Amino acid sequence: MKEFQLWMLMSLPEKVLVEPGRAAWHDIRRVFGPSMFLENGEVDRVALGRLVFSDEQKRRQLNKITHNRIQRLMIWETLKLLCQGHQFAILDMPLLFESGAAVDYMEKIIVVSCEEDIQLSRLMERSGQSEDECRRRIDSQLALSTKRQHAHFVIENSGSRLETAQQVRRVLSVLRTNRAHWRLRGSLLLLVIGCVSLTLWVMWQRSLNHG
Ligand SMILES: CC(C)(COP(=O)(O)OP(=O)(O)OC[C@H]1O[C@@H](n2cnc3c(N)ncnc32)[C@H](O)[C@@H]1O)[C@@H](O)C(=O)NCCC(=O)NCCS
Ligand SMILES: Nc1ncnc2c1ncn2[C@@H]1O[C@H](COP(=O)(O)OP(=O)(O)OP(=O)(O)O)[C@@H](O)[C@H]1O
Repeated sequence: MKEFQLWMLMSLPEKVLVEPGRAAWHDIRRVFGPSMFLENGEVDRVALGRLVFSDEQKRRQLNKITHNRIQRLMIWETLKLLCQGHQFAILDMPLLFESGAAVDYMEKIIVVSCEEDIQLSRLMERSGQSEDECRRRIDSQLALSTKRQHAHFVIENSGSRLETAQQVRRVLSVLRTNRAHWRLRGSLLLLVIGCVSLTLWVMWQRSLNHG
């Protein structure tokens, strides 16, 4: 779905975070050991995935290392998009509900959903992993039926890609009528004016004292 790439910039942060040399990379190496790394220094996602989706304690440790960093990076990336003049950004956050804190800051929540057996078979096909492993990964997240209840929009993706694309287009056309970004821009402007005024006031006071 190349035509939607502009709005889907945000699925990248987690991959960026675990790049060799990053703070999260060092923490993962310290906590999980060198056996979770490939020869080229990258995180072995298959091995780490196997480990964390079969051991809840380990998954919590990984979440502790990554989640706050992912959220900080997403806030930063979103602000950058706002400054570049974009009306909205769509953040790809599979664990939005599970990690909790970010939910209240979302203007709208879109859940892409499909029937459970389709979800399982697509995951098995994509990952090449066994049914058991895929079930464990799915079970480590909230059920789609629960997520759907908390969504402003549900995109039903059990059918063809074309049908999904049509729904995405409909959601985008509704989002384009949303004016919430002006509120955010207004708050940012006030913040900048406040900072500049404070700096000028401090400089003025200093010059009076020195004079
Ligand atoms: C566990 C890792 C190594 C697995 O890598 P892999 O390439 O196999 O999967 P990928 O990153 O593409 O994620 C695929 C899906 O797995 C599920 N998933 C990933 N991490 C988690 C997690 N910590 N808890 C529950 N489900 C998860 C999500 O549905 C996600 O969309 C990787 O996902 C990772 O580093 N996760 C920690 C960061 C994180 O929590 N990411 C989730 C996005 S906020
Ligand atoms: N409508 C569709 N028809 C056929 N295959 C699809 C459809 N939608 C998704 N898929 C396939 O299902 C797999 C999972 O899709 P995708 O990676 O987009 O989902 P996701 O929710 O982002 O997954 P995850 O959160 O696990 O990364 C991919 O292999 C993708 O090609």
